[in-house]
Amino acid sequence: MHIVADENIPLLNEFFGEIGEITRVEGRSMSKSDLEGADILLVRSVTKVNRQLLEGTTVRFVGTATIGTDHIDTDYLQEAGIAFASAPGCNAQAVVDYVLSALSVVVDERGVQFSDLSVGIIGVGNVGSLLRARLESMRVTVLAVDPFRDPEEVGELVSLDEALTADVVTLHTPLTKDGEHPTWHLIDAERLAQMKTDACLINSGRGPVVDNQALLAHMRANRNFEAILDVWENEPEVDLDVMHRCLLATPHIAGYSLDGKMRGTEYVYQGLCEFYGLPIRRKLAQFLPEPGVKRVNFSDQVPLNQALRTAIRAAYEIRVDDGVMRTAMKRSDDLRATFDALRKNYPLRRDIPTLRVGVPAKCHDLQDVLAAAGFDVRIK
Ligand SMILES: NC(=O)c1ccc[n+]([C@@H]2O[C@H](COP(=O)([O-])OP(=O)(O)OC[C@H]3O[C@@H](n4cnc5c(N)ncnc54)[C@H](O)[C@@H]3O)[C@@H](O)[C@H]2O)c1
Ligand SMILES: O=C(O)[C@H](O)[C@H](O)COP(=O)(O)O
Repeated sequence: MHIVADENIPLLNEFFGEIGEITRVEGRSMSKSDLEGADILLVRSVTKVNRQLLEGTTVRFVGTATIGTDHIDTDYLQEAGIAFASAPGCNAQAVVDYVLSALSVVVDERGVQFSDLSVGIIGVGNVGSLLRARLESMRVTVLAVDPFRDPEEVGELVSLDEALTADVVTLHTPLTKDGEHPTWHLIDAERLAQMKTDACLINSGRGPVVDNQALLAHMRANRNFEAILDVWENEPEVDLDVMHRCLLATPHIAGYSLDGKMRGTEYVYQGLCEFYGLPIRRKLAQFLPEPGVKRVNFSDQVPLNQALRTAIRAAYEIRVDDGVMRTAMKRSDDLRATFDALRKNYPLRRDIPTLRVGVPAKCHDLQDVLAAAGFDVRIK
């Protein structure tokens, strides 16, 4: 079989080498001519997979190593009889780590504790529900919204109006343009005006869920309003005015832990094996390396909030990604290329549960809160 794959999918050889011959191509510029003789197409979020790309090709299976599927025309795939697999939940832990690191900066900056914050979670799927569980066990007040979910399954839900009154509002919906509750520009000028004037908006879902020009106008009019953006309208063309005004800005890397990226490959491999009736011979655990940072130890002198911030940032320090992006974009004479290069060359990062945290036996509260945040707590 002939497999055409985005060059930025990790472990291509390890997972698919036995199944077929692999041709690696640049994802954003992929075109029909790259698919000559291909049976299988493996993509990331930057390739638009639709009739224009696939009509007249021999592709029979499409896999995307991502959670989001807004770049895939699934109606066309169905019409054309092409099988499809995505990677639901593959990097949900990484996105949760991103939001926790972002919140650690917000609590520092405001001089408050995590438990002083209320957080509105918009979209309670794989990411939103894991985030909710983490935050609630960290004693943060959560106001969750999801018109498609049953509170019996995902816990108490409130209206969007109510969630927008939270100190922090974080977006975890897919990007949708039709249906009963489309998310394109869900957060527009009107919704921004409903939020507290000193609220913080975090978007690590998809860029166009927030009307970026409305956000810019809102930030100009309300100096205390904060935004933390990982995803942008018109990516990879970032509006620098929006970026400069953000409290934190990152280049669509919220889900880019090594664990999350590799898991995306594994899930697509499993989908492909199922479609072709092949045995599943490869497992992610065979390829994940030992974490670079293995353990952080706390004494019984450390205040709980400080331990939480320190542990979160030992696992993932969002301020480094923010600094690298601002510096690179400021110096850039080609914003699109710079944005993509930041993503392609993203440094190694591991999920929070890979980090062991040593806590004295008598510090029960600290043990509970760190375990709730997802750390591998060890009594020392
Ligand atoms: N920045 C990143 O690196 C990154 C990484 C992973 C995922 N994402 C994005 O995050 C999105 C969410 O991921 P997920 O794994 O939780 O997806 P998911 O499909 O498991 O959950 C999405 C939830 O949003 C809900 N929803 C849909 N429309 C809504 C609306 N109008 N209002 C409120 N809720 C609504 C759905 O019912 C669902 O429960 C993905 O679709 C993807 O676009 C971004
Ligand atoms: O949807 C997802 O899984 C994420 O947005 C993913 O991390 C995007 O990464 P990309 O496919 O653009 O490399």
